[in-house]
Amino acid sequence: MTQPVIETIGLSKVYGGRAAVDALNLRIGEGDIYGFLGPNGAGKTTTIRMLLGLIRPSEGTVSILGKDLRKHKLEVLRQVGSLVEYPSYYGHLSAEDNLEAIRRILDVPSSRIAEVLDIVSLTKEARRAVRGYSLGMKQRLGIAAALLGSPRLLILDEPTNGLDPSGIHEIRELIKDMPRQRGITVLVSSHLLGEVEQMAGTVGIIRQGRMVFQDTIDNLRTQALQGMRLVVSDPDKALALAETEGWEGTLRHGVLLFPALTDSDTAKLIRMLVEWGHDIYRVEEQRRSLEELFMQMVGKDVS
Ligand SMILES: Nc1ncnc2c1ncn2[C@@H]1O[C@H](COP(=O)(O)OP(=O)(O)OP(=O)(O)O)[C@@H](O)[C@H]1O
Repeated sequence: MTQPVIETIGLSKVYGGRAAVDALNLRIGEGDIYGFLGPNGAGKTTTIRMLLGLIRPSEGTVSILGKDLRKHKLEVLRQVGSLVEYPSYYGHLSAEDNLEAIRRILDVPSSRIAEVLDIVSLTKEARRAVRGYSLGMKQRLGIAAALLGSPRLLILDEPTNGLDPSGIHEIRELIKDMPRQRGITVLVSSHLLGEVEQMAGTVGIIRQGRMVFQDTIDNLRTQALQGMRLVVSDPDKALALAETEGWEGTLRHGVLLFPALTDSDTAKLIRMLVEWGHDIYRVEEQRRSLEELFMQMVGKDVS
């Protein structure tokens, strides 16, 4: 893996003797969209606040773009755009004027305002007072503000919270374009796997402040694989044959069940059955839904 854009080692935050974040080793690669997941209270916002230097870790280190955050705070944070909880605006001012106020602080060229409004598709609404904006438009304006300083890393804390499905879709499409079109790495937190599943390349799942899974979304999908179901012409004989060849299977309601097999093992098993004269009617993967797997990882029952 190339140098990570974010790397934390043993990152912890203790409040009143209780660890809100507990020895977190977060690793986010360049150009990735990292879905940071966990139920309410798992410690996502606390982690993000530490990544942005808003609160001090009780223990551990944060390195962003190869630099220690504590030692190079200003230099590092100049390259990071963020949206944490609901952004606050001057409601009576337009989007343009709100962005102008931030632009002056960041000291970036005026032309940046039109650019970021275009990225978040708010050009047409740019002169309207922000108090008349929908929640989705406000969130997009928040992302525009986060982009003003041309960051290399964007950190978004639950940007789709409270949005309707079309608002969620808009934000998702916006985020998806960030690495591809603008070379920006994104960390996006959510308490719903379904919201980040379609855009994240990597997911980090936390539960009670601890990382319980951190890997690619493809590897998460592999974990959801439970086994293989085979419907064949003579299941009893087919199972007996498979067992003599060392496969461990079971028979339930006339369907053969095998544990999760690799592609080559699946091919071998089927070839053997066919060679022995069995007709194969169906080969199906048995999977838990990703949501089920996620709920299990974060310790919630699926009802
Ligand atoms: N300033 C604080 N003082 C004391 N406890 C805190 C403080 N901030 C957070 N906590 C506690 O730390 C834990 C993690 O909270 P955090 O807000 O980071 O979770 P989260 O995953 O972001 O959840 P949510 O989605 O609800 O924002 C919670 O138990 C919370 O009550």
